[in-house]
Amino acid sequence: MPYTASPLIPSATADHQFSTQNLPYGVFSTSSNPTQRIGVAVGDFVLDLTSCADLLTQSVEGLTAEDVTSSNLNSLMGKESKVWKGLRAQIFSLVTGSAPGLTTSNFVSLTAVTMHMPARIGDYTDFYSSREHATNVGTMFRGIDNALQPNWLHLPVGYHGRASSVFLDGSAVVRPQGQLQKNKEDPKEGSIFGASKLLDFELEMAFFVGGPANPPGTPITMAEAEDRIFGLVVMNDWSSRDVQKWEYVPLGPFCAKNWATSISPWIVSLEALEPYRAATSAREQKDPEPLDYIKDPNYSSYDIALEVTIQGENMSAPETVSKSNFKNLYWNVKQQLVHHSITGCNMSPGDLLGSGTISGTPQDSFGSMLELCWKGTREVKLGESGEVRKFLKDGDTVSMSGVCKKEGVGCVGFGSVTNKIYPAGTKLAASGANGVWKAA
Ligand SMILES: O=C(O)/C=C/C(=O)CC(=O)CC(=O)O
Ligand SMILES: [Ca+2]
Ligand SMILES: [Mg+2]
Repeated sequence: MPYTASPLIPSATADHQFSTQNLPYGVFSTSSNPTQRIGVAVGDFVLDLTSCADLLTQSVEGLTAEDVTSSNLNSLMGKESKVWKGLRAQIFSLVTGSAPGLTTSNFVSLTAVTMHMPARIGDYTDFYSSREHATNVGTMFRGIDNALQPNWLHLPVGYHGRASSVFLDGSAVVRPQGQLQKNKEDPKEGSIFGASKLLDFELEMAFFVGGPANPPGTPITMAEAEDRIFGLVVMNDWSSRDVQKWEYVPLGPFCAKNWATSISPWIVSLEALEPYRAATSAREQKDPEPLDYIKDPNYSSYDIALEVTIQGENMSAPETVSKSNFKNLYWNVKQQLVHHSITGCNMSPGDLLGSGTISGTPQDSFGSMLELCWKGTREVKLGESGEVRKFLKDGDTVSMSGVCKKEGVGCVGFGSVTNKIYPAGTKLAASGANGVWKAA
């Protein structure tokens, strides 16, 4: 099918990250109207769903005014997937002009919007689904012989994270302090208190759970999984490696990862990503075959190019430190969701499930500084800036972006998640309204 342009929004060309193939949801406000409301990005503009709520609810079965006029996406996320699909189809028709009713007054310029947290996140879980990342971290923490634990190829390993410290693109991030092992070589010497020195990013994506919650005791099946995934964002799972090293045995990450996780503001649906469905880098899961409940008969992922940049305070431009791809995950989003609920865990609309760090095989596709600097044994060059890093410095701005591009298909971009690191002890303003904290 040829690309369908928008007569109303000529900037929404096939190669714009917000082409008419994308239609991602976000929550925004403007200085002239500070009400937080739901929008859909189209080219250089945002379609204000509140401004056309009647048009939408009249034509989409099951859609209520609350779903499109709330200050977050939870109500819409909680609807059956056929309602989100109906809404996407109707927005596509309106934006591309095959259905009448919209004028340019329904849109605001992207440059005029302030983005807000897209949803109230009830629970946040983070997986560990890149075989390359798990092997690299395992080798560094436990040695090459114990790199991949015996369970890893049988289930998507994960841990329960902390929803209250999921922040948005643009938020300040303060270097954490905590307990650190006193002697690097000998844990028996105990700990000291201090600012984390081994501050790291983790290149991840995450998905928002959608659909009515399954009751406790009723797992989500593989056949149902795509109807319970509302859409994806790019995510940075900020990590303190020295805190992690001392605390993680035997229960896994705790304080090392409870202080900041940041996400990009636009949620991209699986329907937008469908033309980008691709084999995973692993191609198949044969050795071992997953148990039946977690076997995906359509085992695949999405071809999403991911990039991480760092800009130090004295640098004039950001420099790329990693290029990876969402295809690099061994366990896909369906398998993560199905496994999370197999015990009967009730998954609620607005829950956020992180993919785990997305590393590929080549060194320049590693998704964390821990791997890029191989626990401090090599320096990572920041382009031609003359600067090098092992772990992150105060004042560094870390940015992650994701984009899908293919000839003949509209581009699907995620925008980016960009955050600056402030020194330990920096006071942030009293309210991090909408997930964006600023230095006081
Ligand atoms: O103990 C380990 O092997 C490492 C655990 C993590 O770093 C947890 C994590 O955030 C996983 C990930 O992002 O892939
Ligand atoms: Ca992580
Ligand atoms: Mg985190």
